Amino acid sequence: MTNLIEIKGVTHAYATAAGPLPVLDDLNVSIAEGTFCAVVGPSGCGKSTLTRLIAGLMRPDSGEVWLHGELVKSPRATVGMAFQNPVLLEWRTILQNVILPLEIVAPRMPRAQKEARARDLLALVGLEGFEDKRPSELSGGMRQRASLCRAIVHKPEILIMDEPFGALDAFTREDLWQLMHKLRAEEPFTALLITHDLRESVYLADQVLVLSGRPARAQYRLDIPLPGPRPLGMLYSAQSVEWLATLRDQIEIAQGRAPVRTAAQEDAR
Ligand SMILES: Nc1ncnc2c1ncn2[C@@H]1O[C@H](COP(=O)(O)OP(=O)(O)OP(=O)(O)O)[C@@H](O)[C@H]1O
Repeated sequence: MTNLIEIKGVTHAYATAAGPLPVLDDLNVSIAEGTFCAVVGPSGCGKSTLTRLIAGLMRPDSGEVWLHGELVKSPRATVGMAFQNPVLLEWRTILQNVILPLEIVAPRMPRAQKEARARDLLALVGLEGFEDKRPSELSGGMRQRASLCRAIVHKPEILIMDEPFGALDAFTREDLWQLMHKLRAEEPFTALLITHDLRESVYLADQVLVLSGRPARAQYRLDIPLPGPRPLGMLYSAQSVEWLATLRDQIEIAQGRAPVRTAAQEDAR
């Protein structure tokens, strides 16, 4: 498998009134084409900064980001993005919102073809019949479904999601997790998911990257070698519990603390 994303020695600091704030430190990450990679780490360690660098919205102070063998130097229209806040445009219908990336990436595509593609995706995520509604007429979960359609309508080379399910209630979130597997089965894509939810990372990802505390480095990588759509019940298997404990320990280590299991053993003594 070829590597779709290559992050090579990326170091970045923000200029702040108090001086430079180092955020990423010699970060090296490779993500193979077709992989669903989840990125977890302590709050404020630089996860969103990483997404901005991959999308070409920022250039790193040093190091390089490569996408499909091309050095990323400017914003790339071929990246699909979804955020915690779906940011749908209220003056457009749901269908018009989903079509938006096609208007930018494929302006010559006939209107009917754009609409057919958007309608197919909306049907796939259970939003058939809502094409002509305005965003404010939909629930938060429905808006996020529409936002995911918009993020993949132009078949992006990578789908970047920054805590897309963070604002949803637990059950809606689990529905959308299952939807992600369905979308992936129908429309294979490479994905980078930023999340604070370790269960979400284990349920969705093929590999989970743990970033260290700021300035972030790649601290740990967990591979989850399970094929295809996964039943929600997999989260209760002994293997998943072990994966979750491993990730939780890594988050503690990233914050300079003892792994939770070590701390629990000490408490029991
Ligand atoms: N434009 C900016 N200018 C200055 N500092 C910034 C800027 N953007 C982010 N930061 C700071 O850089 C650090 C990393 O921010 P970033 O949003 O990448 O972290 P994160 O891991 O995504 O955070 P969280 O987990 O809380 O969402 C934070 O301390 C943040 O305050």
